[in-house]
Amino acid sequence: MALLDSLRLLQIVVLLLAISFVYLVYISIYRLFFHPLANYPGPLLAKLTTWYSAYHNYVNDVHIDILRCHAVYGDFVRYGPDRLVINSANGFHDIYGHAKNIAKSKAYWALLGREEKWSVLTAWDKKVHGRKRRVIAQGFTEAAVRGYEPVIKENITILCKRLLASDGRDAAPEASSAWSLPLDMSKFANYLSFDIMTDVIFSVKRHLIENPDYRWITSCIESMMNRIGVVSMVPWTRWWGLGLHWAIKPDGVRAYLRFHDEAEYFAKARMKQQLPEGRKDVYQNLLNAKDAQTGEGLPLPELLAETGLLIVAGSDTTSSALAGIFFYLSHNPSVYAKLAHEVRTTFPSVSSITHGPELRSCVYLHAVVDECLRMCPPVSAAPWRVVLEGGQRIDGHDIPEGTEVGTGLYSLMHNPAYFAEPFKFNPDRWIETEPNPAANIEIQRRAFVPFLSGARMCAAKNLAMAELLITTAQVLHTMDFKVADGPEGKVGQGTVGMGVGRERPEEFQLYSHFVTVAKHGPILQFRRRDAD
Ligand code: HEM
Repeated sequence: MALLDSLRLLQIVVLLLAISFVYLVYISIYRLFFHPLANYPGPLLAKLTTWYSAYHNYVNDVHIDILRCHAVYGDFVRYGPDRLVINSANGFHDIYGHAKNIAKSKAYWALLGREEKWSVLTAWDKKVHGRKRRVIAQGFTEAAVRGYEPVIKENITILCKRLLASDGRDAAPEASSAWSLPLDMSKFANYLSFDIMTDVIFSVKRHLIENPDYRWITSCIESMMNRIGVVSMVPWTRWWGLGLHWAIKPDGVRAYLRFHDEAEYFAKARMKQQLPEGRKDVYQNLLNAKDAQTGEGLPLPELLAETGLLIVAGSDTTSSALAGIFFYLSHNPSVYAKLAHEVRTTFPSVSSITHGPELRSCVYLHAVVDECLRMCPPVSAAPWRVVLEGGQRIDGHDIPEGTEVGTGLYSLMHNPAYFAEPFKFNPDRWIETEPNPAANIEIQRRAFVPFLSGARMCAAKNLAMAELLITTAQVLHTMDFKVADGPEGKVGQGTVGMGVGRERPEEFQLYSHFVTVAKHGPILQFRRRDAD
């Protein structure tokens, strides 16, 4: 009897294996030869399975792989069975521009929190998005950002003191002329962005710059986002209620749960808090928002969805751009000298560095920041969209409904069709001169899209730019910096043997999944400016 049962079990297993095999053969033949995207070139594995791009998110090199694929296959690359990446400025604007027959793809489902509510970033329904965006945008207008300036500058001052520390921990005495101990600027850029974010958005101080106790949150976010990057490429693992996605990257799942407890703490603490007279933050707009139908405040699950988004979007992005600024300035002495001269002659003191005509007049500062955003975009892979019923024409191609489409931002901003010598750090490319006429800059601007464009572009561009411009100016006004001596000075740059696309010593290395992170370097030393 037992033998009969085992035989029957064996037959069932063999039958199931045979069915799976036939299905795999069928689906592979269909995807390779009969699929509507069958004629688009791309890596064989990408044509067959979504796990191809999931893998590149897992190893954090999806931005490099997209660039490599365009070099091999051209501007239109099949990057998944139903996915196309498109590397042209026209293609970009056809995908992300206003009034296109295109919506956010299911990749964003990976970002849904425990409460499974849409945030302004994940909402695919255009009306829901519009409602959320109108609320959140109030916290990021130019006037609102000007109001946050004292808080931003206070945090930068704390950073400057910490950077000058000569014993690796405490601030150096005022008149010290010694170079500080070497510090990893990927980490300190991350702490600064996080401290500014909690202060400006939630009116909460976390003091990551000074106090190591809470720094775990940065690695927690990184682990969570790495997992989200993988899950976003295989969104079907969330379907059928089986929860297959929970099996992907268990450390990322633990980080996700811990992060959500923390986000809930932030939201609840802020809800209880009364701001002092005259103080404003981003979150108050969410707390004051009323539901269009019920006239009531936003329910807690919706607030939590926005809270989680703002913590990640507000810290992880600016920090990689800042680390990039420190890398490129410390590795390009002539740019450093020219920028230091501009900042130090424009502003008589650190306190005079504010948003206004002087900051706007710093043409070279703007060029340096733009060039860093081009070289190391904080969102460097492709923000995925899906073509809706009826299809969409993209850069001359009729793309059928249901196709996921995107442009790799790192790839577009390194496309030699728009940027001469794309891997060269050259802020002058943004400044009009006889050999670099306005028409040339116009061509570059169409392909310069670190904040995206259209209805879903970054809601907080004003805040992010203020952080980048003021931090760069304030640090350069206060101190000098240089790369650390010896092998530490090479941390952050590319090296032969580091992996495909990571060989250029002059390029700052990025690690990308859903957002981009700067993991290591540059390692720098600082000293007060008045020291000789
Ligand atoms: C240099 C820094 C930053 C860059 C380059 C950047 C870039 C981007 C990009 C490319 C998107 C579109 C993402 C997508 O569709 O998948 C985006 C969306 C968004 N960003 Fe930023 N971001 C930066 C800083 C910030 C900061 C500091 C915040 C504020 C907390 C923020 C808040 C948001 C929000 C709320 C959205 C969603 C907008 C929507 O879908 O309507 N970002 N950002």
